[in-house]
Parts: sequence; C-alpha cells; structure tokens
Amino acid sequence: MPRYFGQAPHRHGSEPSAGVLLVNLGTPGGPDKRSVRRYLAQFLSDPRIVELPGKLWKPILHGVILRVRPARSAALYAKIWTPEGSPLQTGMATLSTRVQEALKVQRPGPIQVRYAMRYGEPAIGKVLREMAASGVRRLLVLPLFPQYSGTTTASVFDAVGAELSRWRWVPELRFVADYPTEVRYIEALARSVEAYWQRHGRAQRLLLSYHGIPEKYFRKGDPYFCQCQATARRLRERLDLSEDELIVSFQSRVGRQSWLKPYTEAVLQSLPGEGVRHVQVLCPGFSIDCLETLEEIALTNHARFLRAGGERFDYIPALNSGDDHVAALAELILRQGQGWAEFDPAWDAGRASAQQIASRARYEHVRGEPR
Ligand SMILES: C=CC1=C(C)c2cc3[nH]c(cc4nc(cc5[nH]c(cc1n2)c(C)c5CCC(=O)O)C(CCC(=O)O)=C4C)c(C)c3C=C
Ligand SMILES: [Fe+2]
Ligand SMILES: [Fe+2]
Repeated sequence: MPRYFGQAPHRHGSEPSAGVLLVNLGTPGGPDKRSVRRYLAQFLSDPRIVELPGKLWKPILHGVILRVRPARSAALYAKIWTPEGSPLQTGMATLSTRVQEALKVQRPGPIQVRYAMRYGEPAIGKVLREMAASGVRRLLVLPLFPQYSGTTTASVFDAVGAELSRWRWVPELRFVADYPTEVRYIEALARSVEAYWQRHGRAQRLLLSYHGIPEKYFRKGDPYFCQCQATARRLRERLDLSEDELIVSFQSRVGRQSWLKPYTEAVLQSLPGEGVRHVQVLCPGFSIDCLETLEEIALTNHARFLRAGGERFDYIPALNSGDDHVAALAELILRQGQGWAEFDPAWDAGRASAQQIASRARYEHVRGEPR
C-alpha cells in the first residue's frame, strides 16, 4: 500500500482534546455466508492469528477453510443475532457510551470515547481518522482483552501502527497492554458471580473458560496462559474458593494443532463422571458477550454437559456494560492517562496546568499557519 502522509488530521479552529479508543476483536456485518466469509478472510489472513508462511497458508485458507467455515459460522451467528445486530457490536456501542458518561462525571476535561474493531466495522483506521479530525491530539488505546496475547492485543497494536504510519502528524499515544489482575476488574467479576449466587444458588464448580491459543505460541513466549491463571487465582482468592472448586479451561479451538489445555469441552464432558452435576461457567477474558460465549458456551457446551449426565449448567454473563465494568474501565483509563491534562484530577477549566498551556501554545502556532 502506498504511503500517504495525509495532511490535516486536525481542523483549524477546533480545540485539541484527548481520546480513548476501546477496541474489540470484530464481528461480521451480518449473519450470512458472504459477510462471514469477508470477515473470516480478513481475520485469518492476520499473521498474528495464523503464523504460517503465506505460501503454505493461503491455499489452505482460500481452498479449504473459506469454502467450508463461512456457512457453518453464519448458521451459528444467526442463532445469536439480534434485531439491532451482532451482540458484540451493540455491546461495544453501549459500553463506550457508558464509559464516556462515567468519565464526564469524574472529569470535566474533554475526553472522547470511541470504539473500533480489529476486523470488520467500525475499522480502527477509520475511527482514528475521525477522532483526529475532531481534534484529538492525545490518544489512549485500550484493547478490551484483559489478558495479553500476541494474537489479540499485539494485533490491535499493529493496526493502530499501520494507520498512524501514514499520518503526517501523529498524536501523543498510550497503549494499554493488559489488566489481568486490576483490582476493580477482579472485583467486577467477583461481584457478578456473587450476584448470580444470590439469585440462583451455588454450583459444585465454577469453571473459568478462556478463549484458547495454539500451544506453540505459549511455548514461544506468549504470556496469555500465565495471565489467564493470574486472573483465576485472584478471583479464586477473592471468592474464597478452594483449588478444587474453581477450574480453568480453554475453548474455541480452531484447526488440528494442539491448543492450550484443558479444553473446555473435555472438562464439561468429564465432570458428570466425577459426580459434578451442577456447574457454573464464567468467561473472564470476554469483556462483551459474543458468539464464543452466547453460542459456544451457553448453547453448545450447555447441551454437551447435559448429554454427559450433568443436571444443571449456568452461564454467568460477561461484564458487558454493567456498572462495575464501566467503573473498572474508567478507573483504568484515568490512571493510564495520568500526566495528561485532560485526565488529571487537578485539571479545571478555569485554571489550566502548565502542561496544558504549553500544548495550547503549540496549537496556536499551528492555527497561525497558512492552509
Ligand atoms: C484461528 C485462530 C484463532 C485464534 C488464535 C484466536 C484467538 C482469540 N480470539 C479471541 C476472541 C474472539 N474470537 C472471536 C471469533 C473468532 N475467533 C477465531 C479464531 C481464533 N481466535 C475465529 C475463526 C472466529 C470467528 C467465529 C468463528 O468462525 O468461529 C470473537 C468474536 C465473536 C463474535 O461474536 O463475533 C472474539 C471476541 C481471543 C480473546 C483470543 C486469544 C486470546
Ligand atoms: Fe477467536
Ligand atoms: Fe510554522
């Protein structure tokens, strides 16, 4: 792609401000074969997701996978699609609006909160250009993956970098890598479990099911597995559960190579044989409910557990746009933005900090430029 050092990601006359970009993985435009095919083609061509040489992978992807999987996945998406669209997309829209509101209450400064998807729409590049055009000069990128993985977090970083590499005037930039043991995130998870227990009682086991990655990526240094365990341990301690009562497993395996173990489906298959008739499942790695939770866990694995002799299976929803999640993210954002005037508790409209005066002075200089 030709480099384009585009001019005017700013507008003369608009005030500079700060922006927060929440990013999730992505979702197809519709639950039909064509949309899912387009989405999967983009997704599965990302070298962060599939680490095979293009020469080897391209024929498999186009010759086999994109002929079979789109129809299958589309049928699954159709089961969870709502009149408003994909749950992941509507969930991100609601969450970003609510985080924006929370920041307004805590901060009078101009902080714009937007969301984007790594694959599909709204695309990261497009949203970044819109933010710049409306005056955003300081950018905090927060991928909504609490546990870092090269396949997800780093891929978001690549997409942000690819977009900014074509800008003439890049913003000040901060990138949140992960938050697996962030106190308010753990607290939000714990409270959602406790609220569930209060309404429905406790199961014999709490199963934490995370999205898997190929085992090879873990052996090559991806910290994802360890961060999943770190979240699990903090949550187990906070809920005062024994090591037997809380189980960690990995779901959503694609392809034939070995992924992180134990596999969620294998665990659910074997629990009834060990006398566990009632299980509750939580997916702490999914910020928003999506295909992998609403279909794979709440429908497919639910049925699998009952077939294996289980009696009761409860899926505890993701944090979504609940108050505790919004508060946890708002706190994370304010802390990560420290030192930036818009995020600084000492900031007030009438008494700009030295830092802000400096940035305004730079801006005035630009405003005086001929167009
Ligand atoms: C093929 C390899 C894949 C890796 C590695 C992977 C890692 C990974 N994914 C998530 C979170 C999500 N995945 C979602 C969908 C999805 N994931 C894969 C494959 C890999 N993911 C595929 C092929 C799909 C598409 C659906 C399908 O055909 O099965 C989603 C979106 C779901 C939605 O509602 O749209 C999320 C979210 C994580 C956290 C992760 C590694 C840590
Ligand atoms: Fe995935
Ligand atoms: Fe000048």
